[in-house]
Amino acid sequence: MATDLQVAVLGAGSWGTALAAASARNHPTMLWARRPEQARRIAQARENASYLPGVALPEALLVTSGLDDLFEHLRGAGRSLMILGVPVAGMEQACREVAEGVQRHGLDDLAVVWTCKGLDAATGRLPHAIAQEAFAGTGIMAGVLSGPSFAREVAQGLPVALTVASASAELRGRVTEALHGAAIRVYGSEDVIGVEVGGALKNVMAIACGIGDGLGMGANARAALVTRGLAEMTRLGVALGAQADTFSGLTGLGDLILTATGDLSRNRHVGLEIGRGKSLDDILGDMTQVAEGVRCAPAVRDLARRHGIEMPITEAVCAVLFEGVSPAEAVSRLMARNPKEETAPSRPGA
Ligand SMILES: NC(=O)C1=CN([C@@H]2O[C@H](COP(=O)(O)OP(=O)(O)OC[C@H]3O[C@@H](n4cnc5c(N)ncnc54)[C@H](O)[C@@H]3O)[C@@H](O)[C@H]2O)C=CC1
Ligand SMILES: O=C(CO)COP(=O)(O)O
Repeated sequence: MATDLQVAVLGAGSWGTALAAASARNHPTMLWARRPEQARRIAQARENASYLPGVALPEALLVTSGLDDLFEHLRGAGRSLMILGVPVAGMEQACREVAEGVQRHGLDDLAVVWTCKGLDAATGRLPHAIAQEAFAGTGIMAGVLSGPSFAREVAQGLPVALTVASASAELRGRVTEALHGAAIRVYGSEDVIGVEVGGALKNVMAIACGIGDGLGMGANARAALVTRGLAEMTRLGVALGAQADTFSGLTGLGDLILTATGDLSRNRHVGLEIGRGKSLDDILGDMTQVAEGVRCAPAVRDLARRHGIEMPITEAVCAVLFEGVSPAEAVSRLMARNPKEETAPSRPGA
């Protein structure tokens, strides 16, 4: 392999594994799984049977459960890239482990990109704020990778377009070099906040669309939820410092369309089952993979309230998931809202 870029992927769930497989086709790549048994099984079978059953992983992909192996893999590389494949709940711990590993192994030029789509459930912080705190003083370059991308399709080599956002052009270049190729297009952006808000909120909107479809509300209702959902995403994003244009791109509208309408979506699945009358506990109990929108919805609602931003669809999703409001009642409440101009500002006094 004629490359001086070496790649490490922390987290062997469906997305971490899919990205590791894509990177391993062009660059020396090591995937870290938390459980030794899981790492052994992936390495032997060349398949991640728990998360991506039936998808063959490249022979060149290295697999470990030793965090130090991951840093040793990167040490001595001309340029190095770490991809975090953990959900937002694991972001703080992962960033701390990376910061400690960088110091322990004397890495001085690491780029780290996270892929989680959500907000910290307790504080409402976006992932970049979690990373900023953990990476302070380490010299690590940081950024986010997002966009409409079901892991299974990417792992199968089907075409996809992603966006990497970072203030660091060097990081954007490394991520592009690691993944851009025959089946993956990588676009760059400097709007970290916009990309993160889009990724987090599209999951909440996908739950809403799933609920609507589960209730049999029809295609008109789905289109209305996608469009008004995008308006909510954009309003909150702009209030937090994002560029409005980002929300009509891959990480906004693109990912919203995919997740709200694609049957591979875990968030849409949660909504569908709720709409069909199943309880949230039963739905989550049957799932082995994360549906980020569930924990994210109340954090988004609280953040929006703090900023005085109206987010009726998010409020409705929270009411159905956590306040015992029936899906039908939540729809009635949404429909009973006062008429307004489509592009009217939704912040008191704005
Ligand atoms: N699966 C997909 O199609 C895509 C997922 N994403 C995002 O990537 C992130 C990861 O998602 P998936 O790989 O799909 O999830 P997953 O449920 O398939 O796997 C999550 C992985 O993280 C580990 N993990 C779970 N909780 C953790 C915690 N608290 N601390 C540390 N590690 C933990 C699990 O052991 C597992 O290896 C999510 O934020 C998701 O929204 C982004 C794009 C596509
Ligand atoms: O983020 C995703 C697609 O871009 C995956 O969506 P789900 O988490 O709903 O499966």
